[in-house]
Parts: sequence; structure tokens; C-alpha cells
Amino acid sequence: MSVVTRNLLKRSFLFAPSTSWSLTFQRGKKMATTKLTEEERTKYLTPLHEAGWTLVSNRDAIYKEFICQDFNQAWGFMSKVALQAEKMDHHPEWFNVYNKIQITLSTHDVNGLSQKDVKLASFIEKVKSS
Ligand SMILES: C[C@H](O)[C@H](O)[C@H]1CNC2=NC(N)=NC(=O)C2=N1
Repeated sequence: MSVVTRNLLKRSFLFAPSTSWSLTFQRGKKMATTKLTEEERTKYLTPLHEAGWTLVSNRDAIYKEFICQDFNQAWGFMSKVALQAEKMDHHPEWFNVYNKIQITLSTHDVNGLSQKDVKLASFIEKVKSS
């Protein structure tokens, strides 16, 4: 095999990995956030529906209202969610009055639901039941 052929092969191996690999990873950075597929929506949104999360009517987002005993409890709950949101760099849209917290989750970067919303909603459920 000539040096030229060998170099060409080496190059195509190094620089032309499979499409999905190159779409998912960029030089060792974290996985790109993508919208949930139909299959993923069935798999991940069903348990969240059962836990009381509903689809928002005019956009691709999920919503749930939480009622705590008082403002102290509500603020404690929100603090735990806020710390996790910051860790994930994924933030809820929320509204609080006294003991009521209304939460909407969606991924602005992809204009719809992603795994990040599923992960944050699951975390919120864990906090609420703790
Ligand atoms: C620059 C920063 O990483 C992005 O704006 C993050 C911040 N928090 C976010 N939160 C939510 N809910 N969706 C996003 O797309 C998002 N993007």
C-alpha cells in the first residue's frame, strides 16, 4: 500500500467517524441536547403523566402544580430544585405564591422537550416525596 493510500485511510478513519457519533459528540464535550423522539416520549412521558405532569397545550412543554404546607416548605422545595437546575444548567419556568408552586419544563435550546426535562421532572418528584 502506498504512503498516500495509507494516509488517506488514516485520515478517513480519524476524521470521518459515523454521522451519529459526530452529531452527538463534539471534541469530547457533553452530549448534545436533542428533542425527545416519539419512542422516547412514550417511554419517559408516560410515568410523568401518571405522576400528574400534563402537556402544555400551545407548546412542547410539561406542567405540574405543587402545593406545600406553607411558604417555608415551598421555599425549601424550590431551593433543592434550584440547586439541581443550576447543576444541570437547565432551569424551570416557575411561579410561586405562598405554598403553591407551578412548574413548566421545556428545553429552550431545542424549542421542546428533551431528556433534561425528564431528568429534572424526575428529580422534582423525588424531592416532593422526600
Ligand atoms: C447558556 C445556557 O447554558 C442555556 O441558556 C441553558 C440555561 N438553562 C436552560 N434552561 C432550560 N429550561 N432550557 C434551556 O435550553 C436552557 N439553556
